[in-house]
This record gives sequence, structure tokens and C-alpha cells, in this order.
Amino acid sequence: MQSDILTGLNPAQRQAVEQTNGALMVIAGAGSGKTRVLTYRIAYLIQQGIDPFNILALTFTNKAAKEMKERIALIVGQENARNIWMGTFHSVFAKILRFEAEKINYPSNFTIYDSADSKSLLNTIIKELQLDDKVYKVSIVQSRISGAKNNLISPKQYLENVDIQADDRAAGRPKLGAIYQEYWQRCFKAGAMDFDDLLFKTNILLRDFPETLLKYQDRFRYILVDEYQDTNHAQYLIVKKLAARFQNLCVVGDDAQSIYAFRGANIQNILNFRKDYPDYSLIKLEQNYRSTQTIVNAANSVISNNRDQIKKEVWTENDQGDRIKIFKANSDNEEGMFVAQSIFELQHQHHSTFNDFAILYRTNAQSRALEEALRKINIPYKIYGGLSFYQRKEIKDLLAYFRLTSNPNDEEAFKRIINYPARGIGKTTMDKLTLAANENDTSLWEVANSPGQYNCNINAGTRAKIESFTTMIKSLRSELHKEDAYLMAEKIAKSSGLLKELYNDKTPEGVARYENVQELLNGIKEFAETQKEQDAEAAPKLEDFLLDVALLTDADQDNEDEERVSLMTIHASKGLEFPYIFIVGMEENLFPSQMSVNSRSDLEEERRLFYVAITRAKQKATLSYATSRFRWGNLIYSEPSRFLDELDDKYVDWPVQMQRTQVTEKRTGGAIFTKKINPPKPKNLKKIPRPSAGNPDQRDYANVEDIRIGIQVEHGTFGKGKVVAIDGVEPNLKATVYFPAVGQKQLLLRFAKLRVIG
Ligand SMILES: Nc1ncnc2c1ncn2[C@@H]1O[C@H](COP(=O)(O)OP(=O)(O)OP(=O)(O)O)[C@@H](O)[C@H]1O
Ligand SMILES: [Mg+2]
Repeated sequence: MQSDILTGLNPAQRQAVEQTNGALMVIAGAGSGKTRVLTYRIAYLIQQGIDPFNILALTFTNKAAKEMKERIALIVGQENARNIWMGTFHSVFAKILRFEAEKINYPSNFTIYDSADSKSLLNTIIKELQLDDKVYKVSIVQSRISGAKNNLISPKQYLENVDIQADDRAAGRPKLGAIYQEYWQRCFKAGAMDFDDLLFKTNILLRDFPETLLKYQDRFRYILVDEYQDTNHAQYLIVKKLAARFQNLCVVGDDAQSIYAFRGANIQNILNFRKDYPDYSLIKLEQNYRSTQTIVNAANSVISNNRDQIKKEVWTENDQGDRIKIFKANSDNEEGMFVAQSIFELQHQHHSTFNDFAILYRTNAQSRALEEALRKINIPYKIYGGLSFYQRKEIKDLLAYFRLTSNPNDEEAFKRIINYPARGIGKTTMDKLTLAANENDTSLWEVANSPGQYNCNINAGTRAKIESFTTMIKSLRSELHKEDAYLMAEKIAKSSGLLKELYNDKTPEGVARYENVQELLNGIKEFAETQKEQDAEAAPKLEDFLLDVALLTDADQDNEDEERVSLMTIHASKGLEFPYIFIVGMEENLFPSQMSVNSRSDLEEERRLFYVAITRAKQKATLSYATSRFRWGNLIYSEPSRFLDELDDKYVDWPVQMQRTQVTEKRTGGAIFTKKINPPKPKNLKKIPRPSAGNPDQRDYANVEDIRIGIQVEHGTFGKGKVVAIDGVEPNLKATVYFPAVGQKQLLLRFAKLRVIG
């Protein structure tokens, strides 16, 4: 068995797997097997007799962790794989904090605020402090606070730090520190942590409680970190503290793929490794197993333009592969059509599935034109990021009920549902409650429970409404730890009135919302069942589900059963691979982004991003740019990205003279490019009886017998096209028609309503 593992590795990878003791850093190019090394190393450790409980593996997404676990399970068995501590930094340390929260004065059922909760709270604070929300833009405030937390700067330190204060004054935002402090306290009162807190508080815990640190050092005797180049300071310190005792630490990364500096990732962590572990070993992997030679070489030619790079020669024994195609479009819509058509054609040519395709873009807003084009020709797709299931209003509403039941001090959950479904508790009442909570330094929940005691000046009628709400939550709370997750969720959905409210809304949107809520309940049922499958004695509670949901990342919301094209930002594509990659919007001021072009280090980060994008492709990479596109509501004319020029010409097909068809797209007025196809000569002409006369649907359209291979037809939705094949037997005769606008379609002649035009 053991030798089986090692034969799947080249000598350098093998060394990285076998050298299990001491500090080891693998710095290697994209697709060279870093993640594979981690997977095999864990399996190998277990085969060597290491208890899986003693292994901690930190991945970039939960999905990566899940995949890794599945592979490991194949080698060492389910039981062993299950017991490894594996997940993202946030998910692993959130679980640890659940056990240890009371030490740092948090309840063990603390809520995790997502980015929208944080924004909502920051907005409230900005208003309360009477600051101008155009100067104190919530996104800027949020990222400033996040930056501080990732560098382990508390509000107190923030306010005392002369340089930070000078920076904020210079930027015209002297009150940032005050906002941070208030935000910090409000989260604390609400028993809530945001994402950055999960790392910050873990650091505090490990710093201030030596026996706790010792406990986890002793547990995590072997630590492995994927995508090490994108760890931030807070993550770096956690790893350093935990590994200090045994120093069995293996990190893998690629400095050329460091793309999260804007969120505090610190490339210095790679350079510090040498200082922190002077006896460390460094292994370089240079053979790429993922991509064609063309893709590897093209990616190398781009990244060689960066000055700050650790030298490595990435090469591959894979086939040479096709050149990278560059497509020039007149508009974003035309670019979308090109991508959709190409996917359609490639999928047919190579008999591949839609899962083999990914479209990558620099900004989420670019997905709109792509989605439209894909929808037009019925290509199923899935967007990572954007408005995911868990960000929908009705889902967030029900989750807020769950959260409040679990932690009634959760301020954001309270605000969200106190008057939903409507209970006649209006804004004035909420303002009074909030004011009293702030003045008395307590939570909204406390005040709501005894408005009289806090002199809220709320009339008896409203008080009764508040009381009936708090009574309901308290009664649900009393059952929270008794009921199983699904039953509890269902009970909350019913008693809150939310299910009924949605059920009564018979508009199509209302019906969809009701179904979504049912879907959430199904999800909880499934969650509980999976937990029980893994551990027969587990009695999963609703709070376990809440933790799971709070820690989902974009890439985790994947349903592998469905065949769909993936759409995502390049940032979200890290670590993934697809046979066919489309990188769209290769334009100056979009990619590289406008904000990056004036600073060399920012531009280098954009270039690394481009390197990440190209290296996701296994077989084929296609790049495109539009000479005009709608951005922020305006039509913008743009130049091709400088990164296109940086690709070595040897590996690229520049836009060739493309044939334009006569089909014009109504919305943009732009022409659509198509490939010329030669339909087969007419043959197999089938005689078909006329459809029954008088069928009104057929009146203006061709009789089935008029349809022959090679003729030109027109379809109401797909436009003009040419018949390339006829199959089947009546009454189910089908014509395959090539429509320049949408590619090839197979149509049932009975229903197709084709007009013969030549
Ligand atoms: N020795 C090997 N033999 C066969 N296939 C390999 C070998 N090493 C890696 N691969 C395959 O190459 C592909 C890339 O590997 P992997 O994802 O581990 O690379 P990576 O270095 O983590 O890439 P990235 O930098 O993009 O995260 C995977 O499909 C993997 O299974
Ligand atoms: Mg990887």
C-alpha cells in the first residue's frame, strides 16, 4: 500500500512526502503538485502510525479540504481520514474557539457575523456618530478595520498608534479609530465575531492562555498549510505558535501566485520561514502536470515581467497543445456571445461536459453579459460569489431567527427580524431600544426584555408586542439543545410566522422564496443525516449547522452532480483546474485594474493574478477583450490589456481576420463572429406527410417535408441557420440546424416553426 502512494510522485515530491519531521517549505510553480504533496504526505503520516488527531491541515477552501479528505480516505480508510483536523483557517479555529470562548469572555455559542452583518453594524455606527457616510464609506471603513485586525492591532493600539492616526487624519478620516472601537464593543456585546475576529481571538487565546496553547501544540504535532503565500500576519502567527513545540511544519506555496495582498496577505511569511526555522528544508517542484506546454510557457513568459519573484523554471512533459486564442469583440455582449458559442462548439467537438469549462473575470460585475449569452443558448452555468443561496433575503431571515434563538444578544439578527414578519414594532421603537442599549452598555435583547427598567418610553401596546416576540424566542431557546437540528429548524420556521408569511405570498417571487426556505430546511436535514452517517452517536444540533453555514466560502457551494459551466473571479479560482479556461475582459483599466497601474507592486500583483488565471487551464486557454463595454452605466472604450503583449507571440494566436455574419444582435447593434461551417451535401431526403391542415400553429411555417439538409431556415429565437442533418422517424423527426448566432441546435420539426428562406 505504502509504495503505491509513493509511485504516484516524482522524486522531489516524494522527498517532500517522506521527510516528515522538521520544518519543510515547498515553493513551486502552478500545477506542480503542491496540493498533491500535502494530500499524500498526510496519508503517508497516517501509514507511518501517526494518529490522525495529531494532524492539522489548513486549506484555502472547505471544498479543497473535503476533496483532500476523500482522497486520503481512499488510501488510509474513512475512519482515519475523518479524524484529521482539516479545513480553512477560519473553520478550524472557529471550532476551537467554540470550546474555548469562555476564556476570552465570549459565549460558546457566539455568532459569526458575515460581511453584510459587519457592514450593517458599521453603517449604524457611522450614523450614530453623525459622520458623513460619503467620507466614511462603509467599504473603506470595513477594509481598514479588517487590515488592523489581520495585523493584530486592537482598537486601543489603533488609537494610540501615532502613525496610524496621522494616516487617518491625512486621509480625512480621523474618526476611524473611534468607529473601530465602537464596532469592537458592539460585536462583543452581541456575542458576535466577524471573520477577522476568528483569527484575532485565536491569537489572543494562544497568547494569553499558555496551558491552552500547550494543549493545542500537543494535539497538532504535524501541521500542513496549503497556499502559504496568501496567509496574513494573524494566520502566520497562529501557525508559528502552534508549531513552536514540535516544529513539524510543512507549508506549500507559490510566490508567483500571491494575490491577496489587498486583504493583508503577506509574502514576507515565505521569507520569514527561513528565520523562524533555521534548519528548514526547501524543496522546489518545477514539473507541471496540469497544463500543455503552450500554457506553461505562455504563463512563464508573463510572470518573467515581474521583478520580485523567486526564480524557478516551470516545465512540463505534457503535449504541446493548441496556441492560446485571443478574441477581440466590439462589446461586452459580443464577448459574451463569443464565449458562449465557443463553449458550445468545444463541448460538442470534444464530447466534454460543461463542468470542464470555466470563465474567469477580474470583477464580479462582468458576469452579467456572460450570463445573458449563456442563457440565450441554454448553457447551464453556476456563479461562484455574487448572490449565493445563503445571501438571499428569505434565507438570511430564517438564519437570523436561528441565530437569535442560539444567541439572543446577536444585534444584527435582532434588528433583522424584530419586525419581520410585521409585528407593529416600527423604527421609532427600534431607535428607542437602540438608544437605551447604547446608553446602558447592554444588548438590544436585554432592553427588549424589560423596556420599563431602561426607561424606554414605549407605550403599553408596543410593549406587549415586544414581549410576545421575546417570549417566543425564549420558548424556542428552551428547546434548542433538546431537539435535533432539523426539527428545531422547522419549529422555528413555523413559530416565527415566517413560513406562513411566505406561503401566503402567491406571487412567483413569493413562491420561489417559500421554496428556498423549504430547500434550506432540506439542507439542514441532509446536514444532520450526513453527520450521523459519519458518527452514529452524533446528535447534530441547529447550532452545529449554523457554524457550518457561517464558514462556507464561495467555492464550497458547489453541487457536483450538476453539469454546469463555472463562472468566477480569478481570485476565487485559486488552486482549481479545468480543461478549458476563458479569461475575459483583457483590457487596460479592467485587467490590470485602474487602481493598480500607477504602482509597480500593485501591477505585479495583477500580473500574478493573470498568471493564476492562465495556469488554471489544462488543455486550452482562450482570452478575450472588448473594445467597448458598459461600466458603471456608461459606455467605455478600452484598449487591450498590456498583459496580452507580454505573452510570448510563439504561444498565441492573435485575433485573425474574423468572418462576420449578417446576423446582428439587436441590443448592442454589434455583429457576431462565427466560424464558417460546410454543411454536408443534401442526402437522405425523407418524405413526410403534411401535418393536419388547419393547425394554426403550423400555418405560417414550413411544412415538415420542406425541410431538407443544406437549406437555409429561420427560427423565431435562434435566427437564421442552415440544416445540417435530419434524424429520427416521424412524427419525431429532428433537424440539426447550425445557427451562426447560437451554434448547433437539434429541433423537433413538429414544434420548431421554421421558415424556409433559401
Ligand atoms: N507526480 C504526478 N503524477 C501525475 N499527476 C500529478 C503529479 N503531480 C501532480 N499531478 C497532477 O497535476 C495537477 C496539479 O496538481 P496540484 O493541484 O497538486 O498542483 P498545485 O501545485 O497545487 O497547483 P496550484 O499552484 O494551482 O495550486 C493535478 O491534477 C494533480 O493530480
Ligand atoms: Mg494547489
